[in-house]
Amino acid sequence: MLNVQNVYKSYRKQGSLLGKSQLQVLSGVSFEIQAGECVGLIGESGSGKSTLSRLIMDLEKPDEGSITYEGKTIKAWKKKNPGQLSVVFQDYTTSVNPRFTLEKIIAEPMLVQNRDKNIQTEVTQLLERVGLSSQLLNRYPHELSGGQLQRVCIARAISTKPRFIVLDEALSSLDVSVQAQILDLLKELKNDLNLTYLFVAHDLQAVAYLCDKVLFLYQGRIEEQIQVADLAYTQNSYAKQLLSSVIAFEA
Ligand SMILES: Nc1ncnc2c1ncn2[C@@H]1O[C@H](COP(=O)(O)OP(=O)(O)OP(=O)(O)O)[C@@H](O)[C@H]1O
Repeated sequence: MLNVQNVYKSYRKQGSLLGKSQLQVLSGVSFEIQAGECVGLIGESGSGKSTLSRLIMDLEKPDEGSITYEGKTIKAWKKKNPGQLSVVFQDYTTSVNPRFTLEKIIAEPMLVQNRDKNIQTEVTQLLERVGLSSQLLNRYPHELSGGQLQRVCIARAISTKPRFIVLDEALSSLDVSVQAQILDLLKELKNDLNLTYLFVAHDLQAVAYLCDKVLFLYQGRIEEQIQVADLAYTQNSYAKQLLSSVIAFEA
């Protein structure tokens, strides 16, 4: 479904004279995600994860290389498949309008798609789908817990009936117990709605729980791509280091 081929991205270094000094963030990144697959993208802070997800969402352009969905450029694919690419961000508080009720937050993408039939019924069903009561429809974001608000963001992300969702550190700001609940919700939605996920995360345990495959991004390069089932056999030192820290923590 998604094909990332030899992608390079750099930014101008802050304070550099005339923009001549570049920070190379991504260097020859290539991978594929098949329809229905869940792929985890893991890497330390500054390794380029958010940059890569912005490129995949078409929020920025690569310097070199190509990103295609089903063989089409992102722009052409989105035009042909409106609403089918969605994103859930880490920062659920700033990704919703604080002056909108939940009903309006969830309805907004559907209104953009000109779906005006029974929107209230659809919003109620979406709220229930993510495990929230329809009694919350008229609440405002500040009247919800972090976990509830991230569920609202997930409801909004699935409201346009997407096929591909980028989960950009979607669990990172939540308490561990709430993270587990949201992981279960994401797993359930993936199976029920036949979704494809790119799950950007710091947490190898969460990736191992949700994903089929893991990409290890290290200093802008994919160091290793491995099936979750084969994680224990990885030869890659960065992957081994992450794995041993999880095992040490569990022991
Ligand atoms: N718009 C930008 N302009 C200049 N530098 C940038 C820009 N966006 C990102 N960078 C730099 O690119 C590098 C990679 O950043 P990125 O946010 O992609 O990393 P990340 O792996 O997502 O990190 P984190 O896990 O902390 O969110 C960092 O050094 C960052 O400072």
